[in-house]
Amino acid sequence: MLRQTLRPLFHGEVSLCFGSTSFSRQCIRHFNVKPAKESIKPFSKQPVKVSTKPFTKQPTHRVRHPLNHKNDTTQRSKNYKKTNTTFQLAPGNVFSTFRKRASALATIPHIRTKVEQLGISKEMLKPIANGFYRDLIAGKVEGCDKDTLLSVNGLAGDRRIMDSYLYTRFLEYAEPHLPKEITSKLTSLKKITDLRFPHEWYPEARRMQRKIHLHVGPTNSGKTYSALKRLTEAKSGIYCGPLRLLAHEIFERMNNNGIACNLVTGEEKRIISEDATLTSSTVEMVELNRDLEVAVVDEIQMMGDRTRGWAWTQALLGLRAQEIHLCGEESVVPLIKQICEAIDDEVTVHRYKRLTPLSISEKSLGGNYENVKKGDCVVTFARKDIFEVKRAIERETGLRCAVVYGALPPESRALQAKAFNDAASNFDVLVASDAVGMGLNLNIKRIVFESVQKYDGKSFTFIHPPHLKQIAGRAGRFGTTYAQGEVTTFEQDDLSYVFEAMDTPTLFLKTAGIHPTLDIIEMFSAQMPDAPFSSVLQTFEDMATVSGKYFLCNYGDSKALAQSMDHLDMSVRDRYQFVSAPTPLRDTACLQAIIEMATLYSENKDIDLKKLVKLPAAKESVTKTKLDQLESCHKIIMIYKWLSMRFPDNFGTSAEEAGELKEQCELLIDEALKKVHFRPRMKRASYGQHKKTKTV
Ligand SMILES: Nc1ncnc2c1ncn2[C@@H]1O[C@H](COP(=O)(O)OP(=O)(O)OP(=O)(O)O)[C@@H](O)[C@H]1O
Repeated sequence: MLRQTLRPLFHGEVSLCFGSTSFSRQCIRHFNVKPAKESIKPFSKQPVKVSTKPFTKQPTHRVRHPLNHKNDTTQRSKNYKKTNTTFQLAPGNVFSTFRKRASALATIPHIRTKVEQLGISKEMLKPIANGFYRDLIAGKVEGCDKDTLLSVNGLAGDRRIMDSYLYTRFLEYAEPHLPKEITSKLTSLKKITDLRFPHEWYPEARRMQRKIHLHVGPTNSGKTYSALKRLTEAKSGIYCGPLRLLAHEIFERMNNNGIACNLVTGEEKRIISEDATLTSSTVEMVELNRDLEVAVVDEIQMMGDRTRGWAWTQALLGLRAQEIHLCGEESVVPLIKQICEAIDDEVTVHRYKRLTPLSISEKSLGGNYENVKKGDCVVTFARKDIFEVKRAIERETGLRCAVVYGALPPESRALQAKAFNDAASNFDVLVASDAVGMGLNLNIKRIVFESVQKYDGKSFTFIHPPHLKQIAGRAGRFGTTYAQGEVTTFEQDDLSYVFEAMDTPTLFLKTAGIHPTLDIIEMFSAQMPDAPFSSVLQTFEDMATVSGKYFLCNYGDSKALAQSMDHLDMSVRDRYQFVSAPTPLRDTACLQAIIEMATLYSENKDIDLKKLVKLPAAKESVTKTKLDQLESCHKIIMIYKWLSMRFPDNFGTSAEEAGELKEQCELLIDEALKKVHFRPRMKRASYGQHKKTKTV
């Protein structure tokens, strides 16, 4: 039963393939968990006034998207058995909603706009849309019969996905009814958006007979170690990692071992020597125009990532290396084999076993922070909870906590990790978000899941088993203080989920992400000269055809960013760079900063980092708001550095000055983390009180 309820959450892969009937069955997988009542957690042992009323729905998480201004209010549930229901329409409703959307097709504003941008006028649209609806009801439109619609993943949950699917089917239907100039335009757009053969984008790599070594195994099994060992022996080579932090680590490790290694990340280039044998880079910056002896691509399973997957696929298909060592999870083996078979590259799979034992404890912390011990890493998935948990642990146990979370700059994360690892420091416990799962070597004895749910931007969903395994695997890392690791949960209720997830068989990745190249986007855009760039990206997504092994990475944030820059005067090439900059759109300060940078650039003015970033002065007591500001400042500095690598003429602040400001900001963040004065958001009752209230 439990396995059955969890099954929908276990699929990691996403496919977005519109525009071709044969691929119409593959769409975005879209899973939600229904909002449920909030649980009250034991942050305090002191008496807290508890209402005797039954629980009422209370928003715990309100996210305001800076661009679409949609509020999303969702709650977290502690009881996954009750709430692990996917948000889907009943089959009958899917079909009737779909029919309703089809009947109103000619009046849906965003569809009308898109159609007009292709040259189909309102007058032309109406009769064709009417015919489309009539034939759809009669079951004559390909891909729109009831059985097909019900089998398309994602159509049951999201109206935008339905519209997108409908729009693509409509264009196919409309073609014979359109004037010749529009059909020939559609034909050329379709040609450009035909992404079915991404391996053909790299002819130089195809001319080589490459050997692919696939190193797979659980975390802490030594797979990266083996691949890197081979890299150190190579006369020329590259390391491609998922994080700036990892690229830096390999860069330093190689140079410390006397092997000249350059560093290339999106934000910086450190050329130790033009003759350096090795390069350490982030995977998006992979070098594809040089012949190499060895390439190492880390965390290859990220080729299934919805937004960044394309970078791993590009590295796999495009690297001109005699030997490519891919490190990752067992889940990628069949897909890599299929892709490599198609391009005639030889694959050897090397399997690894965990180097140290890892056990799941039968006992949780019983909802009591007093049971936290030195060497524990308490994992909570919401950043807002991190400081609450830290405070509760410090108060209940007297132990000191370091913190690691995604919004912290990698440099600050590394400093916190260092403090936690250092036996001489007075940090005993680590409180972390899932950012702890990758890139840090930590002396963790036990992983404690404070929660097993994560907010995904829409609702709270249960952590996917592979993700949970990766985090759990951080305990008892080989070569650290603790020779064996342990995993448990804060609440007893969550423990069974951990057992289930750790026991989940490998879920194989079915598709790898791809992205069109900038040249393809430029060509496509030239066909739609009057359309704003955000619409160009949307139409591209709507029309793209990919083959069964691939999916089109999602342009979500880029489209939103493009929309806020549509009014600026810039070439497509420049625009594409601006919308590709790593900008966290939820951070309003970052969003404002990049729009300001783009505006100044479009006016051909100089862009001065010191005018964009004003670091707050260090103070005795630091509020969480101040910490947020510092984190935003750091992100803006990184966006600036990223753009200045691409537009050195307009981004006048030198790399050294930007680097100094970045370091100052990191120091302030480090200080702030020590002093942060945190006021709890709301009173929480103890676990016992929570249970008592439930029975009233
Ligand atoms: N043969 C070895 N000799 C010495 N140290 C090793 C050996 N194999 C692995 N290690 C060390 O063990 C730790 C884990 O190895 P590694 O990072 O290669 O594991 P992994 O399987 O890639 O894990 P993850 O996916 O978690 O990064 C590293 O600190 C690594 O240096």
